[in-house]
Amino acid sequence: MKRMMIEVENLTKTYTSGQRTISVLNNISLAIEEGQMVALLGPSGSGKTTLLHLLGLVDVPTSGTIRLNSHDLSSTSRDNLRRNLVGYVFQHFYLLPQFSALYNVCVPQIPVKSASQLETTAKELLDRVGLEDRIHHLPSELSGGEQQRVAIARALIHAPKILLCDEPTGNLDIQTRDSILELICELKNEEGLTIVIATHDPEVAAQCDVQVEIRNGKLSSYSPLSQQ
Ligand SMILES: Nc1ncnc2c1ncn2[C@@H]1O[C@H](COP(=O)(O)OP(=O)(O)OP(=O)(O)O)[C@@H](O)[C@H]1O
Repeated sequence: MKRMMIEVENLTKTYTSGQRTISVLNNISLAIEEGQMVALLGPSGSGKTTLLHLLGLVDVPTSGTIRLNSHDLSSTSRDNLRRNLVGYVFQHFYLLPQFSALYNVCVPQIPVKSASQLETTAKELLDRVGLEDRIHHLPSELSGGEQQRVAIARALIHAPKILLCDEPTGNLDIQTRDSILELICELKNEEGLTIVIATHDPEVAAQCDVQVEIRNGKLSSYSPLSQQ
């Protein structure tokens, strides 16, 4: 039996803005096996990024529990788990504009490892994502698809077990989308990563093992084929 990599129980997230309270996630439960690739769908504003932030330990839930790789977050250091277990690909790449692709990939681990140790791993990762001849380019000298590849390499610098991708193909043309999707599928098949992808794209969802949708704060299963 496969082990569970992500377990979420009765998760609730409420934002307070001035006098207003916005209930975004309402009692969500979800279990994702190790090595599974899950599409997270839902209309704009439904809470996909919010849920990814909670799974990535970037934000804390209002109530409910999250277990990653069988670690109960209440008893383990969140920072430690985030640093070791989770890689995050942000919606708008968030590369540092003044630094090369190579340095951008190293950045998250600079406080932890020496530059020479990181450079070797970062070069291997840039090679892995097909950018071996772009390592000294600045983000402004890269195409959108290449910037996304750098962002994926950066998310892998600490060899995470879980990869969370927020709209990884949202700003890309169809061909570039397909190549990024192929890369993400390779990471699942060859490295055994557990992957959650927030997406609006039924084609991306169709490549995933499981599809779930957030609607009105609740999670339900979803069939991408019925939407085409
Ligand atoms: N820090 C915050 N404070 C108050 N409200 C917030 C905050 N962050 C998100 N929200 C609200 O929570 C809801 C869910 O936002 P979220 O970004 O998770 O949606 P999403 O499904 O990822 O949207 P999109 O597909 O457009 O990226 C939105 O109504 C948003 O306005």
